[in-house]
Amino acid sequence: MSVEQDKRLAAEAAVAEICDGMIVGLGTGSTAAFAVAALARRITDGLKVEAVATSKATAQAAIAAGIAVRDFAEVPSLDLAIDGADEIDARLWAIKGAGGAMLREKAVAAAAKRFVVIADGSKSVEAIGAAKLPVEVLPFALSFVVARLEELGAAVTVRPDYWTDNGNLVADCRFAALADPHALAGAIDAIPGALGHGLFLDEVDAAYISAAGEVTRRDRT
Ligand SMILES: O=C(CO)[C@H](O)[C@H](O)COP(=O)(O)O
Repeated sequence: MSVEQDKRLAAEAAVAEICDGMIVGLGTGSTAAFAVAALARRITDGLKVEAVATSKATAQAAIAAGIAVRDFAEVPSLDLAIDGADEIDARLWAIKGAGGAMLREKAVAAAAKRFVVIADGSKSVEAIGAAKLPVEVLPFALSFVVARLEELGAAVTVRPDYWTDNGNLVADCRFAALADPHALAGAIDAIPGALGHGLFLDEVDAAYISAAGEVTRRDRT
């Protein structure tokens, strides 16, 4: 069983939660792409839903697959959102944003009554923190924000030649250890010009993780 097959199985398990009439948030990345494909198949079979996309790439893929995509600016709440992650642990704390969509992803996750992460087994970790933590940065404030992130203990790399769908930069942060992720999230949230980050600590309601072809569901307790 390949990693790609595990991504597909996790995505299909989450897409099975979708019911007629729902508005569904669609994540970004290679695992989320399997959810888009699985949802498109269910729509072909008669499911009636609308979607909101967390990136231009996902919107394009969803529309091409025949999914009705609404502008999130006009949608105050969603029934369910499904997205990938770079790391997820047993507490359902996750790091997201390797694909650079974490700001939109967090807004869509927050708007959803239920937020479900889908991942292959390689993303499942004992404790989050080994993955780089991406921070979306207002270009105007780049030097200031990078200096503040360094004060918080990060080794920072600004993604070269990369802009988010919102026209901003991404600072990838490596921390020696994430001793207190909630405190770190609060400290980054408090930096003017740091517009969003990939720490998802309270958002995830459940995760479907597929390893060697076996899908496990983790629920927030
Ligand atoms: O947060 C994300 C994009 O901003 C992705 O969901 C995350 O990077 C996982 O991507 P993939 O499924 O391709 O490994």
